[in-house]
Amino acid sequence: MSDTEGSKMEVLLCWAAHIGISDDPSPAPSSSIPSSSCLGHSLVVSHFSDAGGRGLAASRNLRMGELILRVPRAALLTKQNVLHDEKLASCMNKHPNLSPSQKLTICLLAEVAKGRGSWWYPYLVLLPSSYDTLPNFHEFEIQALQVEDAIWVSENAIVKARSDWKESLIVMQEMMLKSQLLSFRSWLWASATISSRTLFIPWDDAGCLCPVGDLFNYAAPDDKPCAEDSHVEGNEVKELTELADSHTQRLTDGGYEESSVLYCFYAKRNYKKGEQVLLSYGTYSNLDLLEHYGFILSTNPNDKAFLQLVIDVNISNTWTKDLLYIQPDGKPSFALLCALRLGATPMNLRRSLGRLAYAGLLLSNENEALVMKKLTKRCCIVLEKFPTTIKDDVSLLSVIDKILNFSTCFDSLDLTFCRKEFVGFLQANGLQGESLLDTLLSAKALRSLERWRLAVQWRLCYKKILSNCISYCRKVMSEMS
Ligand SMILES: C[S@@+](CC[C@H](N)C(=O)[O-])C[C@H]1O[C@@H](n2cnc3c(N)ncnc32)[C@H](O)[C@@H]1O
Repeated sequence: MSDTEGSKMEVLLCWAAHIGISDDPSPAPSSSIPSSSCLGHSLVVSHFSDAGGRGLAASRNLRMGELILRVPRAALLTKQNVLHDEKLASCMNKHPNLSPSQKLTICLLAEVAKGRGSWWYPYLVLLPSSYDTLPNFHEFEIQALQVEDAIWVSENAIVKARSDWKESLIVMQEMMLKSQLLSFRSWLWASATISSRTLFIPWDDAGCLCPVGDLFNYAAPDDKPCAEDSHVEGNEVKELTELADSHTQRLTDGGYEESSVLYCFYAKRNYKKGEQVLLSYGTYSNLDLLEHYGFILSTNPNDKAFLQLVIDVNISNTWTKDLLYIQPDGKPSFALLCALRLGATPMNLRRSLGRLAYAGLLLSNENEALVMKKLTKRCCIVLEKFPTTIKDDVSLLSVIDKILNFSTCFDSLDLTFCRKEFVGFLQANGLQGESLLDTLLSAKALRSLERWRLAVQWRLCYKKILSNCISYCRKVMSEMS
């Protein structure tokens, strides 16, 4: 964190303490004089270069189920709280047809427009200045995703952002926001803030922005929280189990609690002092994470690879498309396996074998072999059609990392395997030739490089799933022979 960001953070934490945000697990404040920071009892702001950058670390050993942060309802930046401003409310109320997230995006821009006059000013100045969510991707970065479905999702995200902005302009003009805040660029920033930082609240589908609570970085939800945590010993296991039971196995690690009018956050597992405390925002594939949050997880148990397969529509229509995918370990999803098994069954036997197939059972060794061969063939064809291989993508990521970390002289980079794509990057960023890389890249080009990196990282995960699927199918076939 730079010195300026550090001092802004001190101001935010002090402001937060004064308005009742606290990481003190005891219910009553320990003193009537508000502390100079809302953190320090359970959490501390820290930096995690490999998992989200700025985030929250445990300031002591934390136990699963412990209350670690509470934020009063009044501190939340919600549409309702912003529209206490009657002038803003009267403009907004004239346009009831806008979606909840359009309304919250407008509210955020209206607060930003107030500058120091905004009650949330200490919070607003610490919001990221740019985002890498899909609507912020440019054409070159979108094409770098290589997978048709992902390119389609990205293009749609941009079209949607633009139409949301156009529909919202009239309200923002009536609110007389500065012209800079009326631009599509500002809209993209504000809507990415909403998409990547809001938390669920029961009274508004758009959710809320939660000062300090939105500093938690993400971990994919895990079915088995921490019964087997290695640093738990002896009686602690029993105590922790009781504690977990008392919190009735929360499905989320944070939520708004009407009884106390507080947004409360709980430790999802045990944390050692200094460890990053993470929050499960939800169950997301890497494409979802990229679209809404601007990052991906290299190991994501909820990732999915969708593959275009020819399956009789009468069979595939039994399931919605989003159920027909390959899991990160290469196994087809339950629905995809059922559909493929039935698809490989002669028409006259489908009715009689249907029950077995829908129960997820193997129909016959011959049938299973047909399914595995079909899947393997399709994965091989798709992998071969990509302009780059898994190995190329791994090397490209390492080249991009070297450039991002300025840890190498560009002349020494071996670009033979990705020259065409590299030239595409230079052209997309108005750079004339590779020699230009010898000078420092502009901030704009560096941001494009970050997004290109994300696209390559995403397609690599996709290809690895297909490659795992080939290995899975071969294993099944060899076990049957
Ligand atoms: C709610 S904010 C979390 C705090 C954020 N790091 C900050 O500096 O304000 C969510 C954003 O943090 C980043 N992030 C969260 N979890 C991450 C993770 N596991 N890996 C990489 N980036 C992550 C993403 O940019 C995401 O959009």
